[in-house]
Amino acid sequence: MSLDLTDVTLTYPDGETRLTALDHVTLSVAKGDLTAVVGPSGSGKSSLLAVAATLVTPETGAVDVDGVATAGMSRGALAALRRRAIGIVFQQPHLLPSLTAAEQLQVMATLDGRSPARAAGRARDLLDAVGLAAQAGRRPHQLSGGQRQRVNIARALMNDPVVLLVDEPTSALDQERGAAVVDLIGRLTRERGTATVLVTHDRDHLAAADRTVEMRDGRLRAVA
Ligand SMILES: Nc1ncnc2c1ncn2[C@@H]1O[C@H](COP(=O)(O)OP(=O)(O)OP(=O)(O)O)[C@@H](O)[C@H]1O
Repeated sequence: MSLDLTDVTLTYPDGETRLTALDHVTLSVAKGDLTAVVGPSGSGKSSLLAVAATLVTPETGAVDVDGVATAGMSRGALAALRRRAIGIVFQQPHLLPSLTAAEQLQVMATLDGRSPARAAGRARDLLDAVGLAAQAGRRPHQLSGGQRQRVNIARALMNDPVVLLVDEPTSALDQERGAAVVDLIGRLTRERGTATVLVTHDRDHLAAADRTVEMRDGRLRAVA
């Protein structure tokens, strides 16, 4: 599939012993599918995303992205794979204060060596897809929290990733805006064919997901 974690284990040092953050976790996500990950604080959800993003290397197990086995890859090769194949939406948008919404997106593609004209076209298309065509020229302080999160999502799609990883996108939003953001992620997942993993505390937003899994003490289980 587009994202495959197989029997992944990750531990952190914890005094004299080690704390198991991911305990033999297996998860596969297909193109166009939205998998929601729920679970209590400290259960390992962020660790799961960090491993899926290839930002952290697990001690055992395999992480395959877009059919590419990441084990043993150099840091440079991993960074190139991340740029090409993985979009990450962090909890806080981290937009650059001096750039307009369109420029926040264009910077991504320009960093990747694409032509500015193509980048501008793609940024317009994506801002339109997240309902912000009319706000393309606004800077972050001229946008609402929900709009900033939409820019964040559009930016993560700029390089047309195969895998989209989303960490608690609704934590800074009220219920209604949070639900709209999760619905948007569901729609973009289907329209753009990404394999999407969405970490959320909020079980009210799970209707947009194709499947929900739960983390407990580093173990993953399906939710009926
Ligand atoms: N860098 C680290 N060093 C040591 N322990 C860590 C580190 N990062 C996370 N942990 C521990 O690993 C476990 C899993 O943490 P993780 O952040 O993945 O949980 P989480 O489910 O995302 O939590 P939350 O919902 O609160 O963000 C926790 O017990 C946490 O304290």
